[in-house]
Amino acid sequence: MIVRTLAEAAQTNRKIVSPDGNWDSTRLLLKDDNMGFSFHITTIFKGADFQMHYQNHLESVYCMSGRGEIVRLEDNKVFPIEEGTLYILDKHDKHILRAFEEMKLACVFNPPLNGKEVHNKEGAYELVADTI
Ligand SMILES: CC(=O)NCC[C@H](N)C(=O)O
Repeated sequence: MIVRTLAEAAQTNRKIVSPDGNWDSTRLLLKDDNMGFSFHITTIFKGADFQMHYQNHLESVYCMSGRGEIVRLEDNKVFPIEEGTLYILDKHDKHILRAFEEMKLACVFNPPLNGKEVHNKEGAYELVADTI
């Protein structure tokens, strides 16, 4: 069994602050925990408006607080996000995420992240060889 707290993990290198200023994320569960997925608590800062495209990962995102929207770029459909909303990128959907208020999100990635990833220019994470 593994037990961790967000408060403790956020004091370690599990917390990543995105260089683009849009988000930070504490990766509570990572590839080297051998669970087959990773689990993160992510803050999207108020006013963030950015594109992502996880070509190499599937992601589910549950909104715990805050308010924003997601645009599915395949058809430009807009979905509001508020407390209680889950969005699931089951088709590696290219999307824009906007935060009208700071949003706290719980995110699951498959395959799991190794912990160091930040978005490339496509808004994706590379699949990298194990380094940790
Ligand atoms: C919702 C989303 O994907 N935000 C970007 C950060 C990501 N959740 C991460 O933890 O790396």
